Amino acid sequence: MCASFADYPKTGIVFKELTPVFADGAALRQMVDSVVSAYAGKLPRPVSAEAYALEYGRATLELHRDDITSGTRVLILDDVLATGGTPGAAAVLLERAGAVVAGVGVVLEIDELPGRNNRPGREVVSLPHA
Ligand SMILES: O=P(O)(O)OC[C@H]1O[C@H](OP(=O)(O)OP(=O)(O)O)[C@H](O)[C@@H]1O
Ligand SMILES: Nc1ncnc2[nH]cnc12
Repeated sequence: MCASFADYPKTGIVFKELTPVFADGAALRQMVDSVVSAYAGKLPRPVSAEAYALEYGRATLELHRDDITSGTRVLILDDVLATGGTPGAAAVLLERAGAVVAGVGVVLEIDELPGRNNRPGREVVSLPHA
């Protein structure tokens, strides 16, 4: 899906460029797809569910049982990483469905909470820390 430019910026380099994917809604959707619902009871087809603890209570994530093709590599993205309960539950659901969780990416990581350590061995990438 990405564009390739031979010999850019130097001879012998094949430069891979993703901006055409970002400009094409259908192509972007194939790469970035939101399949896990945070709102229990909202998905219409049979689901797999995982309850988890948040800093301020409990919640449940749901995933359509047939949304994941076994072996699909998935990157879990969220806005905030706090206790790690949300990406942990997402990972449980995805792995139960046969996905391979490549890692977790968040915009903001709250350093005084143990989210990063919640699932040892999983790569976590964050932008700013608070
Ligand atoms: O690392 P954790 O302890 O799981 O916390 C992080 C989650 O908490 C917030 O969502 P929340 O469930 O409060 O609801 P929201 O999606 O409506 O923001 C936030 O958007 C993350 O998804
Ligand atoms: N302190 C916090 N701020 C934002 N989102 C959160 N999710 C869980 N704890 C949070």
